Amino acid sequence: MSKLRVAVLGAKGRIGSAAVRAVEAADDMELVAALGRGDKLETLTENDAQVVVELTTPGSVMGNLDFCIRHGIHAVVGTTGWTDERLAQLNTWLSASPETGVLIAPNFSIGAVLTMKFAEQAARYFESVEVIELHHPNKVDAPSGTATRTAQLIAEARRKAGCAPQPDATATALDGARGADVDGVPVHAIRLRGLLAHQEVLLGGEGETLTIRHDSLHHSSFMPGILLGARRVATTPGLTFGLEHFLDLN
Ligand SMILES: NC(=O)c1ccc[n+]([C@@H]2O[C@H](COP(=O)([O-])OP(=O)(O)OC[C@H]3O[C@@H](n4cnc5c(N)ncnc54)[C@H](O)[C@@H]3O)[C@@H](O)[C@H]2O)c1
Ligand SMILES: O=C(O)C1=N[C@H](C(=O)O)CCC1
Repeated sequence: MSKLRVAVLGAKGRIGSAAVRAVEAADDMELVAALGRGDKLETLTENDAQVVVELTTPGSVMGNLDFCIRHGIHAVVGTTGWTDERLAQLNTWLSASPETGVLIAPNFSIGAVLTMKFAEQAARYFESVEVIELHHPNKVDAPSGTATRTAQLIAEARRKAGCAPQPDATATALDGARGADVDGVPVHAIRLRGLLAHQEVLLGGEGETLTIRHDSLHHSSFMPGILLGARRVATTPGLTFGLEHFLDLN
């Protein structure tokens, strides 16, 4: 059987360089391009890339996806910075290339995907819920894409269940002291040397708390999800948001 022709964008970055090694080590894949900032995107078409793994920056990702979708190259995207406007733009591009698939995964690690799922399930049973994400200090965005998605899923679950707003009597606060408000869920971002990617979801009810915590200790935690995404995205046209859609998680 012919191997899947995969290219990595952001190939010299922290996660991109790990993805390059993972694709090279996968028996069913061939690494056909490994591009960094300033490299020509035409290299992708010249090398017949079927799937691009996009691990760059929020400032670069849209231009890269525009090129990929216009050329019918499927994309697995780990880069953060997703807004409703960006997703709408992506859907417009995809509607002009209906056979192309794009997977955006706020987090490729199975534990982080499960954290989001468990938090979504638990959200309606507790009065209070806050998210704390903890990352290495070289991370350029805050809050993390994972924390933003987690908070959105929590908020949606609470809205559907008709939950009341969270109790919070704060009358005066230093700017930032209560974190960022993501759909009514406070999200706190820690940046600390020594960390990689971690998240806690704290839920509180009468006389009890529940803490759901996940730790990515190494970039290897993201690789099985990236490879799974690359294998599945070519047969999943349109936009898929979240790796959970490629996992059997019911
Ligand atoms: N979804 C996940 O599971 C997951 C996991 C880790 C990191 N991330 C995200 O991936 C992104 C990259 O993270 P990182 O820690 O590797 O950052 P990084 O800064 O180490 O790497 C980004 C790389 O992209 C390169 N780059 C920038 N613009 C480019 C372009 N137009 N074409 C090609 N390369 C370009 C940069 O030069 C850099 O080498 C961030 O958005 C981060 O949040 C996602
Ligand atoms: O290291 C990063 O940067 C990470 N980014 C993603 C996010 O913002 O959620 C996933 C975790 C690691």
